[in-house]
Amino acid sequence: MDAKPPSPDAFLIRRTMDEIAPVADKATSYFYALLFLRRPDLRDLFPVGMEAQRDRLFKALLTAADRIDDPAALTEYLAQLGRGHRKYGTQAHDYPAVGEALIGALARYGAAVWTSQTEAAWIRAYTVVSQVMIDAAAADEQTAPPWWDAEIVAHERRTPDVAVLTVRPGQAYPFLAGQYTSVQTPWWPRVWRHYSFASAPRADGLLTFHVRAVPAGWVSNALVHRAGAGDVIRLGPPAGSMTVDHSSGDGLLCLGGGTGIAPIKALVEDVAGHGVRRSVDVFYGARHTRDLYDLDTILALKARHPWLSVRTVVSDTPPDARSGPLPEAVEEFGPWEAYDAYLSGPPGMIRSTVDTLVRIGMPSHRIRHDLVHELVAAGD
Ligand SMILES: NC(=O)C1=CN([C@@H]2O[C@H](COP(=O)(O)OP(=O)(O)OC[C@H]3O[C@@H](n4cnc5c(N)ncnc54)[C@H](O)[C@@H]3O)[C@@H](O)[C@H]2O)C=CC1
Repeated sequence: MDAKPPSPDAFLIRRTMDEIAPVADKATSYFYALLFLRRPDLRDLFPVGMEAQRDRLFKALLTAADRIDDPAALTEYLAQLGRGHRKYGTQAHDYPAVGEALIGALARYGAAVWTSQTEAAWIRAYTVVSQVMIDAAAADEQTAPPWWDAEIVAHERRTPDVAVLTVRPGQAYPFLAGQYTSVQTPWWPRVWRHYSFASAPRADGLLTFHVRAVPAGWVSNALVHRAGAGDVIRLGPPAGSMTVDHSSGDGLLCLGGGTGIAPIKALVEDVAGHGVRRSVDVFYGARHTRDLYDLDTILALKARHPWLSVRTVVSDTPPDARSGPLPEAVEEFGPWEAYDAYLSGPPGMIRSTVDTLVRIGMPSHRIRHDLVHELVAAGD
């Protein structure tokens, strides 16, 4: 895919994105100003503080633009986005106003490269984007609610800033191990953050999440320090494709950094539940030994399953370190032929591990992880 030259529309779209990248903040503010000027009623769908939302829109656009020449990946991404927008109350008739505001903002901040061809390319792209989202939302409406309310039934503090929450959705909540969802708390209306499921689907329908309270993280601090049994949180639909292909017998190389261990634990449970003996090698990374808050659970799984190996990697690096020993450890224990890699953790860890795995010969289609830009919001 990357080797092919971009289509003319993709070329024009990427050129616009490159042009507005340095002024992305201004362009997105202007986009919302135009949108709310035309449709003041839409303001109520967004949180009071718009900072995180602004960033998300731009990143979602980048992702879509980046995939414009890969219709299958684009459709999957947009369909998920369309389903996910149901929880905000977005209606099909809202999309044209969004498109007009988008084109208005791009034309203004990308003026240096804006031509009638560029505008036509963006109109074509947005027509596809909005139609896929509208169709996916309409199809989803037939089978699923726009959101699920879920009562917290257990709240366990594992470290001063990490909590494990167990919740009971009011209605059945179908999902796959390795996926994540969005969470809204009663204390921050319309502010949604992503968290991975920390268990495979259970017979009792309960779901678990691992949450670290991060500085200035509204939702994460509320979930760790304020929430308790009996509180009701709201969940969006499940999303993400870091799931196990059960038709394959290949091994799983799983890296969980910090609270990134949550979906890894779910994946191990999923493999165990399918009863097929596949090698699963877990590398559990943390900055300090005390941060290995889920080690007992992982070791209990290892005690039950001989095909599971677990290695801990404690880095003792400061929070802003640009690399860490986790990718190095994975390299040391390789090669990883006939393995698929599952990476979960901070964006920097994912990037450096992808680089390492590709360098040591793992084909990139064997490497799975969530979208790095969604993890940034997840950290909040
Ligand atoms: N599905 C997913 O991918 C999930 C991702 N997360 C994300 O994981 C993060 C967890 O945060 P914390 O618990 O505070 O973890 P953390 O920041 O303490 O780091 C955990 C591990 O990652 C390593 N690491 C960090 N930056 C690295 C880099 N640039 N290169 C190599 N290794 C690096 C550290 O050395 C440590 O071993 C959050 O950003 C959260 O959003 C959490 C749950 C699921």
